[in-house]
Amino acid sequence: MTAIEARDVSLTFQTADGPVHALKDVSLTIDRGDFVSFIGPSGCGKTTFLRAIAALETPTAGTLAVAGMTPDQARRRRAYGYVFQAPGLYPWRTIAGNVSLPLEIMGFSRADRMQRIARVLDLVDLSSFGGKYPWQLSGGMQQRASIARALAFDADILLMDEPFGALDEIVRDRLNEALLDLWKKTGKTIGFVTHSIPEAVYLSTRIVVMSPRPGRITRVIDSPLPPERPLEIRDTPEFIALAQQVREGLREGHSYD
Ligand SMILES: Nc1ncnc2c1ncn2[C@@H]1O[C@H](COP(=O)(O)OP(=O)(O)OP(=O)(O)O)[C@@H](O)[C@H]1O
Repeated sequence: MTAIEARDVSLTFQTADGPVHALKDVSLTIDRGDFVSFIGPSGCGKTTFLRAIAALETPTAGTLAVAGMTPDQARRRRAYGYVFQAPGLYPWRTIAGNVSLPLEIMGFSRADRMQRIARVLDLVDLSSFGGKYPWQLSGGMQQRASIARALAFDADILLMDEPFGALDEIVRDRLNEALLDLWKKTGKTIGFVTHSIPEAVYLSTRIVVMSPRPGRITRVIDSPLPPERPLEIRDTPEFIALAQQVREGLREGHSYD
């Protein structure tokens, strides 16, 4: 079953300095349950592609289907959760209150909200922090809370734009493990933007390598790694070979510059 389908998607921004071809003829099929990472140098269109899937940008050409709908329909039906680079939690609401917000907007009953909040806070290991305010939590915990907020209404698709980019490596390792665990438990389809080769290789079932000017896909690499991935997998020959393939893909893209 297909979760996301992009066919010849192009997106050009008109700017004062002329057109910027953020995406050019991007075609990609993401199956349900896939964990797909987008990697590439700054400006290759990773964020633009994710935003187009989420109906936050409109392609200039081509078609996009999200859960069998147009991105706009998928947005209105809340077919995906979106996690931004910064946690973006409201400081005047508790963690539970922040997670509750989309549910309130969507009109869930109080009892249903309470149940969902408890479930997702448990999934991201923040059960005892629901009553705290964002500023009482570390950066990593805040990012976990923002993931809980995106999971609260239980969409099948989770779109994540470099959610761990601002965190130190130790915290990032822990969150990568937690995210992989969550993905296995929930079976969600995940689209994940990153700059980090090890992060992409560790997390993904497929790695999409992109390159800039114009933004396009240069390689799609299927991971041969098993779903069980202790952090030590990063020292195995299979992991290192896969990272090498991604690095080559990135280099290939650059040769067009
Ligand atoms: N709203 C906008 N208006 C004009 N140009 C834009 C806009 N958004 C993005 N761009 C341009 O489109 C190109 C792709 O940007 P995008 O943010 O998608 O890249 P990216 O791969 O996510 O980069 P990064 O890794 O730095 O976040 C860049 O050249 C960027 O300057």
